[in-house]
Amino acid sequence: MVNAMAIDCMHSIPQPPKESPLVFDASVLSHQLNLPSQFIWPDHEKASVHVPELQVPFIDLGGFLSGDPLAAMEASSLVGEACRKHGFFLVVNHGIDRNLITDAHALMDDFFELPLSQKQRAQRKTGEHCGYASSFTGRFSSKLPWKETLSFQYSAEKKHLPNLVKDYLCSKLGKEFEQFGKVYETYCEAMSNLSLGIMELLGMSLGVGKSYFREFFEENNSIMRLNYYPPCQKPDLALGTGPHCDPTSLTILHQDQVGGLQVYVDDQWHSVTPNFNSFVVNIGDTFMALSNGRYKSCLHRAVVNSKTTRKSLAFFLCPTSDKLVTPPCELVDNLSSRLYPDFTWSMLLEFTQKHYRADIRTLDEFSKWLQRKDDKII
Ligand SMILES: C=C1C[C@]23C[C@@]1(O)CC[C@H]2[C@]1(C)CCC[C@@](C)(C(=O)O)[C@H]1[C@@H]3C(=O)O
Ligand SMILES: O=C(O)CCC(=O)C(=O)O
Ligand SMILES: [Fe+2]
Repeated sequence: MVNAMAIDCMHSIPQPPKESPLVFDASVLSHQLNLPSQFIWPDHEKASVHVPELQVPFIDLGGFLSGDPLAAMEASSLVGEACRKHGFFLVVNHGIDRNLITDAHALMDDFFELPLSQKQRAQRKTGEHCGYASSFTGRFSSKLPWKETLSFQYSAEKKHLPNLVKDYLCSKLGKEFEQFGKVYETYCEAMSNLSLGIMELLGMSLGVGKSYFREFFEENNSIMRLNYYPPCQKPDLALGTGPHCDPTSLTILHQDQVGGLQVYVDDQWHSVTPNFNSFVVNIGDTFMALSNGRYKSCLHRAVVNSKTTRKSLAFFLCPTSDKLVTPPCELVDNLSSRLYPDFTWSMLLEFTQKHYRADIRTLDEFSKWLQRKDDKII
């Protein structure tokens, strides 16, 4: 009886209002002068806008794609040089239809300009890597990225579902997104084919032959991500995408004309100037492991600005989930023994979605995590 009264009294005491959950609604936040503290990055990671430009080669794929062996040799040697140095390069004459790129950008605007509640029909669930995310408010509690993303899977497996992208987007967003889905299905297929061409150049430059990595990734299970960075009134305090190395194998990025991608080379940040005709390509951690550390997966980030929304389209090439990531024997000898353990992409993906937020140390932390798991089993 006494207890019941006590409980009753407690209920009659007015409780302070529960803190409302943080929501990243760009239509509100992009005008706000005071950023919620969760978006403020620590001093040593804060953005600097005035940085030198990255000296990165424009690699002309025209000759290689039309079957000229000399042009292929030339392109592969440039690719090799960039990958030994920092892992970033630009490709031009890549054969991707410019109307497809324009459509992909235009449709991004249509999607991200929808009211938040409509975009949330595709809300990404905890532990999953696909769907819509407005920042990562429910996922992380600090150093939140100033961005919205829409991610989905693309499959080039033999048994693949030819309409995976379209069906996924329509199932989440409704039948009226059929055209939207078709465009991104076509875009992903084009990116997958371009990646396989680049894999030939990587194989040639590493001395394992042009087919080795092409065949390795022929059946890929990749990720497409649309990055939308709204204006931010305090761009020096926030970051669009925090400093990280891509855990994936190869990234093909198309950025709009605004600029914001920065790469950390020779102990400083460098910008990568936008160019409509080129794609930015970079090696990810999985390829660094496949090449036994010969090719670099390099630290990069995206900064934001106070005036203009920025967009980028990132295609992340990934192996099929259970394919063993192990370097070819040509890249393992007495002088350079194995740098990373064998793993599968599904393990590394799980690590980044459930155990570790991808950053500069992902591959090393993942290797240690695998080791600890193995130790437990023994
Ligand atoms: C497998 C992945 C994890 C992230 C997306 C990606 O497909 C490749 C890059 C990763 C990411 C962009 C690296 C920076 C941190 C991150 C959380 C982000 O800001 O988006 C990363 C992605 C993720 O959703 O875990
Ligand atoms: O938007 C950009 O320029 C870079 C984004 C990025 O690094 C990523 O999505 O992994
Ligand atoms: Fe990245």
